[in-house]
Amino acid sequence: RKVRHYQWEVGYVFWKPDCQEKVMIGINGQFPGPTIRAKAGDTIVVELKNALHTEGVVIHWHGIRQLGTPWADGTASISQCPISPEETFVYRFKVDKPGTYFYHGHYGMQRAAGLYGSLIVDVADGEREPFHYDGELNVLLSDWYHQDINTQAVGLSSNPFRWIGEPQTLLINGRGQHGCSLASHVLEGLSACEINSSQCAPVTLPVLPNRTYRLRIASTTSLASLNLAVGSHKMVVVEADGNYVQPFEVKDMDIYSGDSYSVLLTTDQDPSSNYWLSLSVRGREPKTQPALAILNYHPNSATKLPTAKPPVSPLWNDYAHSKAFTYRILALKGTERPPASATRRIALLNTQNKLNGYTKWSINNVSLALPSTPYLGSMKHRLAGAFDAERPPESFPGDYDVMRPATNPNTTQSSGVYVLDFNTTVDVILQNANALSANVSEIHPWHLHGHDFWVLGYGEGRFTEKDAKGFNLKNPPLRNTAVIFPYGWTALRFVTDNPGVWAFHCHIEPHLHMGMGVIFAEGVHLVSRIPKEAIACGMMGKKFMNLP
Ligand SMILES: O=C1O[C@H]([C@@H](O)CO)C(O)=C1O
Repeated sequence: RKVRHYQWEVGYVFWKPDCQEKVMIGINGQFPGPTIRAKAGDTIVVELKNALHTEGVVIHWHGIRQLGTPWADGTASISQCPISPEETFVYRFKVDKPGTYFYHGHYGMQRAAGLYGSLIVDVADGEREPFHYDGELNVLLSDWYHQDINTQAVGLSSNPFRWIGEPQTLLINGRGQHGCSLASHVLEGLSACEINSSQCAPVTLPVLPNRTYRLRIASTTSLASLNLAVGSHKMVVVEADGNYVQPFEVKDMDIYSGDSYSVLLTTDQDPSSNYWLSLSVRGREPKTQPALAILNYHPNSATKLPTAKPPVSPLWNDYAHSKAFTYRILALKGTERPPASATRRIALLNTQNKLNGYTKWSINNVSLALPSTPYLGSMKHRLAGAFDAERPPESFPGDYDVMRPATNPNTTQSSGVYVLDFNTTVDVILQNANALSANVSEIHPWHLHGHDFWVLGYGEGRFTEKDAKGFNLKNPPLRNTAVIFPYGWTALRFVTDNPGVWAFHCHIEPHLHMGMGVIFAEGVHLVSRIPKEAIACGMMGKKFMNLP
């Protein structure tokens, strides 16, 4: 059991992720940030210095439950105060469970500026993974906009609303190519890429023939849902969000923002050739070129381009294909099962709305507005008035028609919190609906902090009591991110066993910015010794100033 120390400086850097130079947020001068690699049971210590000149920063360790360290979850306004420029905050937390994770900014839209990297936890010494592999390849996925995040954020919070549109480029390990294709020799109508910067050089994944590789895949996209395929190769899915799943074979797979997976790929194809790894957009009309990387069979040159066309991805709106993949994700035998029943069920209706002319997303007609005083501090110290006292609604009107735009699109805004009794079982029904325009319902990947949840089921249309009878209590997968399909519902169960205040939100960056999230608080009175520097701002800052 080691303590692993990192000293990081977060700052703006000039970078060319897709060959066009822009300003991005980097760590220690690099993008993506450094990979954290540890063993289960280790303690990670990141001394984070904020070198952004005029804005705060925090980093969230996505998929790490922060058992006993809720102040290290890295969520501005929720678990801590933003770290001021020139200040250093020390994140210290345990990585208790092996798996594929990542980290990213969780203040404003900083993730979309490039503030992210991989976090990989190996099994503890003496332990073994429940599958075999000879080597590993890391595949961190993201999307990239040429417009800077401040302009994006201002557009989203303006009236008239300015939507960010589709990303310019998909990135693999922080690299992509814009306005050209690596496969122009086999695809018509696309110009060849002239790569003049190593920062946008094609990603090559070196492999030996007749071996099995573990691809560690994670998506930190701002908006895009993705489909990944490797030409001529099949993949066996073995891990999702740091939990083992019953292995199943696929030709291609969907990856939503906030998801992570491990897949096993066997290099059993003709070794005289290299192969494409292809990444394309789904769930939204694709206006972004697929990203390509090269699976490089030894001893071929890494620059030898595959002679085959890149694998063709399913149609962007082939939801049957997406659902078929998602429904196959089930827990590996021996995974902890959920409690047989829940003591509370919260039904959360996701709608797109208007608030005084501004475009928002709401949950049970409440659009999330974060307070200036982090909840963790104000709730622990019972500070009245730091956020809206009224509890958000437990459910939504029984006659709400999820298939049509709301008859009244007007919404409300609140910083209200769902307070959950400690050590109880809670069910959450995520209910999707029609957005503001007719015949539009979008995909939303929901991510829970501080927990894994069991995904008990998915369904079409409005959730009814009958649907609860069909919940999968036998082998539901444990995850921290779950998707709701257009016009559908998704049912989750978790146990409130981790004292803290936890965000639960759509992982699409602009949607969270527009209010698509809720706050769960559980056992906050049991949280002890919150480091002062985590919560000494807003009303808590004033309270500390008055202390003797
Ligand atoms: O939140 C969103 O806003 C736009 C559109 O609904 C309005 O322009 C879009 O596609 C979203 O996902």
